[in-house]
Order: sequence, then structure tokens, then C-alpha cells
Amino acid sequence: MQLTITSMTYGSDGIARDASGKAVFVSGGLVGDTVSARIVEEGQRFSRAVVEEVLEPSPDRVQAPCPFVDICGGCPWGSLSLDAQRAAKIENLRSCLERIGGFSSDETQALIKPLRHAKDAWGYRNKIELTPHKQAGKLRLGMHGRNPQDIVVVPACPLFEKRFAGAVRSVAGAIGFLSGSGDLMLERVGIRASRNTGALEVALWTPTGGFPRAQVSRVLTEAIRPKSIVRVMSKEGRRARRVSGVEVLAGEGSWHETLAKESMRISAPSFFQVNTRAAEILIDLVMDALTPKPHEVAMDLYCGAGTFTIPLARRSAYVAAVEAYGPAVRDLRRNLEIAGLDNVDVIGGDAVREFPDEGADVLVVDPPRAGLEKAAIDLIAKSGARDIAYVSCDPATLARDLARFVQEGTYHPISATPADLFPQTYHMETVCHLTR
Ligand SMILES: C[S@@+](CC[C@H](N)C(=O)[O-])C[C@H]1O[C@@H](n2cnc3c(N)ncnc32)[C@H](O)[C@@H]1O
Repeated sequence: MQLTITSMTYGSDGIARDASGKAVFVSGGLVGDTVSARIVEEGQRFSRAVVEEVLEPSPDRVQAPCPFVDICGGCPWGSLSLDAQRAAKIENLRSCLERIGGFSSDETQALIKPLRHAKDAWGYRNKIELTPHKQAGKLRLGMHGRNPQDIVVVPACPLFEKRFAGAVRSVAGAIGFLSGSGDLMLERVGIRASRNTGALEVALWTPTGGFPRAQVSRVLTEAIRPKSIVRVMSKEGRRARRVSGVEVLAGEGSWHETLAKESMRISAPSFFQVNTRAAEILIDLVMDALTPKPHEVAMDLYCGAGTFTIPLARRSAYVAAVEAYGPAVRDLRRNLEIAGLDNVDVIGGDAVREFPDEGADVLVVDPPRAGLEKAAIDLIAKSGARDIAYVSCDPATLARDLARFVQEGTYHPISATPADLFPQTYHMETVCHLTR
């Protein structure tokens, strides 16, 4: 079947319409391509197809600086020009606000502000995660493929911090060498690198139990001289993120980054924005929306290790910060100590159960992809805050939550600014400013 791709999904597929007007999600198609595609799933409302041949390539197709771009899962939009990627991100936000949020096209047009981005479209990631994979009897490290079952072994990743471009190869070589003397039971390997501080950390995720600590530490130190090597012991197998402990194998035991001039110490299991420079844009957007005053009280829900907490604490009288994940709570306490700030109440626990009673003048929420629970929206609506900044990594759940805020009646959105924190992928952040 011949199809012309007219837009991109919030995913790696392109979207086309068949002769009857039904949507077809086309794997391997980019916006502007005319392709010959084979239907692999025929549904009532939409079908799925895979590209067999690109008949007329999109004028927005570009040559990615990576030979693995079509098979590696790291850069699903890597063959699309940056302008086309950014237009597709704005379009995805617009479409979610209208379809899911129920906003009219005039309202959406007024809400969406120009997309913000940092300079680097490649070499921006401060973190990479590699998965062990046996190839010809040898242990290799690779990236998850476009096909999630595949592991793609790459010598380097052009998305990863350009100052440490050789890190992937060195760590993979060291791990391959170590695995020759026994099974390390590795689940994954994380590397964090900072252009600002020069810090490099290698984190080895394994189950609990015996581990050749001294040998691993010696070989990795010789291979790459990281500032920190840690072993993260996972609780429930390969896919789980729950950790039973972090062992310091060598060096500092955490990774060090500077973010908006603040010094951040991040432990291996904690969340930290992967694009440091673009994360500074998020901080600017949040502070510009809230403009906290020195006498005001702020609340930071889903605060992590303090990306927004510290800038809020610098500008306001007091901050109540809530975070559920133990390692991130400990990182935040340490980061506040480094910053010399004592005007933050760090609350470890669920944002709904531990919702601060005191109320706030300004409020930040930065939940995971699933967005806000309805109970969180009800509590926020009663917080008395004059302004809210909702930082979202998923336009669909953002749109759903904005509709709930509007329905509740206390707050309404006045701007939604898309930010391209993840060039070469469909992922994006949006900072939405709501006011009373
Ligand atoms: C998208 S991250 C944002 C972190 C931080 N604002 C930042 O920019 O670095 C979401 C954070 O919410 C935390 N989290 C997840 N569920 C939570 C919950 N129910 N209550 C409080 N925090 C939660 C996660 O551990 C994570 O640190």
C-alpha cells in the first residue's frame, strides 16, 4: 500500500491515512515520506504498518551522525531534521491539548508559546544506560533496539556527552574483559558524565550477593579513571528500579553536576534531568512563571534531588519539598547542605499523603509520566497558591490534568511552553503556567 506520512506520533511511528481516511501508524516512516508499506495490524479505528520501501523521501530527512540510527532505540527521530522534529513536538502538544484536554484551537494557539531548546542537538546526554548482551560467547554492552527485544552493540553514542565520547567504548571494553573471569550478574550499566565538572561515574546494577568488588574497581579505574564507581543492588530483577543498597566501589560514590550555578550531588539511582543545559531552561521557565518573592512560601512536589527546590529556596522565604524516592530525598538534603540553605522542609513520602498543610504562594509540580493523581489536583486546588508551574514530560497526561484543573475551577492555564530536552527523540518537556 502506498502511503504519505503527514505527522509523527508521540512515538517513533509516522501517521498516514489510508484510502478510507483511517489513520495508519507507520513504523519506519517519517513526516513527509511517501512509502510503500505493509499492513501488520488492521483495527477498527486505526491500522499499523511497516515501511517496505521509501518511495519518495521526505525533504526533512537528514543523515544522522550514527550508522545505527535505524536500528537503535536511542534516536527514533534521528533521521529527521531538527526543525521538523521541533514542529512535530509542538504539533503533538497542540493535538493533546485539543483532543485530550478539550481546549479549542483558539485557546490552544494562545496557550502554546515558542519552543525552547539548548544549543546542542547531539552530545547533550549526561547519562547513558547500557544493557549487557552475550554475543559470540562474549559479554557486550548495548542499547535497546527499535525492536525492544534487540540489543544493539554500539562503539559510541553521539547523544552522550561529547566531552566523554570515548567512555562507552572504554567501559564496554572493561566489562567485556571482567566478564572473562566470571559472571558479574550485570543487569545494566549506567554512565553519568558532566561537561561542567568533569565528573564521570560508572554504576553497575546487579542483584545482591557476592561481587568481585576489588577487581571491578581496579579494571574500571584503569580503563577510564572515573571519579566514582558504584554498585547498585536491585531488589526485584532486571526491570525493577527498586534498590536495596548502593555500594561505593571507588571514589566519591555519587556524581557531581552544576545546574544553574548550583552544585548538585546525585546518587546513581536518583532521577536527574539528562540534558543539563536544557534543564536550566526549565528552571528559567518555572522561575519566570512563579516570580517567587523573598517573603513568600513555595511548595515543590515531586522535587527529586532539588532541581527547582534550590532556586526556589534562593528566592523565597521557605520551601516545602516532597519526594517519594529515598535516594533522591537524601540527595536533596545533601544538596541543600552544600548550598548552605536551611529554609527548606524536606518531606520524604508520597505527594498526596504528605501534602504540606501550610499552603503556599507558589507551587511547582513535576510528576513522572503518569501525571497527577486526581487527589493531588484536589489538594493543589485548595493550596491557596497564586501561581503554579506544572512541569510535564508527557503532553497527553498534561492535557488530561489541565482539563481536570479547569473542571475543578480554581486554576486555569495561561501558557504552555514546550522545551526540547531530548533532541533526536519524540520526548519533550512542557512547562505550563496556571494561575488562580
Ligand atoms: C520527573 S521527576 C522530577 C524530579 C525533579 N523535579 C527534577 O527535575 O529533577 C519526578 C520525581 O517524582 C518522584 N515521585 C514519583 N512518584 C512520587 C509520588 N507519588 N510522590 C512524590 N514523589 C514522587 C520521583 O522519584 C522523581 O524524583
